[in-house]
Amino acid sequence: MTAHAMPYDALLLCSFGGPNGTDDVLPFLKNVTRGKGIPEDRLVEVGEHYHRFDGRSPINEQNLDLLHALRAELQRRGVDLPVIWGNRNWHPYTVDTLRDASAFGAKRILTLVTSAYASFSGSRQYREHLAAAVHELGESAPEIHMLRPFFNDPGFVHANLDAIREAGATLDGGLAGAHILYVTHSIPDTMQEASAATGPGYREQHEDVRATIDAALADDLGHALPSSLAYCSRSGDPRTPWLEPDVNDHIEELQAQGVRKIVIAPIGFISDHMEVAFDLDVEAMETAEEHGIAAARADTVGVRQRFVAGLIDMVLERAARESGADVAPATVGSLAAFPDDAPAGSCRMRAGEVTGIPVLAGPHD
Ligand SMILES: CC1=C(CCC(=O)O)c2cc3nc(cc4[nH]c(cc5[nH]c(cc1n2)c(C)c5CCC(=O)O)c(CCC(=O)O)c4C)C(CCC(=O)O)=C3C
Ligand SMILES: [Fe+2]
Repeated sequence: MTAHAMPYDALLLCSFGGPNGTDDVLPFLKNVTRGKGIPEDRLVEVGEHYHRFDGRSPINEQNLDLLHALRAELQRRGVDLPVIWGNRNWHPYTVDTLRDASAFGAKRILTLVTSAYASFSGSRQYREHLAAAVHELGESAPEIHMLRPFFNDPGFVHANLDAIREAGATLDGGLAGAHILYVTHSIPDTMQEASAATGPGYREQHEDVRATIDAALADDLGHALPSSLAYCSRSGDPRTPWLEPDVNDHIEELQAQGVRKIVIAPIGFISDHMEVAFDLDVEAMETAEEHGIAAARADTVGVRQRFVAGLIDMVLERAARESGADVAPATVGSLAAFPDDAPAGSCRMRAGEVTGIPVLAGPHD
């Protein structure tokens, strides 16, 4: 017998998008940075990161892999729910995907965005984007719901933990004596403050994941390993404060403290897209080498079975709640699950400033 994920007709995987070749790079970067005040020389620099890879971001293939893995997991469980894909900044654009879904009769769609942590960039901006798509489609637009941020989903955290264990095993002597360097995307301090307006902020969400993984590793080894959280990929005006320390500066500091072995754990990202492929695998690995530190980069969660299964658990759990069942969200760590619907007062870009741009109800920023 086939099961359904009532009341949903489809699951939309909604991501950032990335260029597929040289000619795409500039128009893609223009899409991303429209109205953001990012200096021209930063754009040229980031363009070069893409050109190093023939203008092709790995992100689109990674999203297709995830799309197929989500479909396979639903099929394995006998659940009939189409999975579709749309992006904010490059083809296939969300609005086109939603237009097609609507033409095929989809009335209510659950959206999974590919950012695990809640902030303006990872949550609110997707909600504005989805609201704009719904507005553009007018009468024919399906109703869109959003999944809560999944940073403290057991599948996501355990998949990161497994990846760190595996990376540790490649180091001489294993994890013993290593420092675990968790890394995520930096955001402006104002965005951090706004993320903390109605719940645990972006930094605190990462700190909770770090604490959960640290405790599991301490269990493995019989003693705790030192660890820290650092940030990569800052941009914007250099005078604007962003979350620190930068991963490269931090590696330098660790060397001064006598650290000789690290695992770089990119818990802020779900796949090896450009930030990971360039900012970590090229830059941070070079910094480590220059400072005589042995470094292993843990995999991003990608399509690990535990991660994909956790996402599908979340989808089915949400569908059950929407259908009136009393199902509690599953989490690990000390923070509660974020609410399915955004609490009042959370829709802010900067602390204390409401942008006035329409957003969909959903996980708060
Ligand atoms: C928190 C966060 C995530 C979430 C983590 C996640 O979802 O994984 C994320 C994801 C991504 N960011 C990406 C690319 C870019 N982000 C930029 C700019 C910015 N990101 C920011 C933050 C974040 N970004 C911020 C505060 C800015 C400044 C401008 C603004 O306020 O929005 C720029 C402009 C140039 C530059 O300034 O670097 C680019 C090209 C790609 C695609 C990579 C690929 O192509 O493989 C992905 C997945
Ligand atoms: Fe970004």
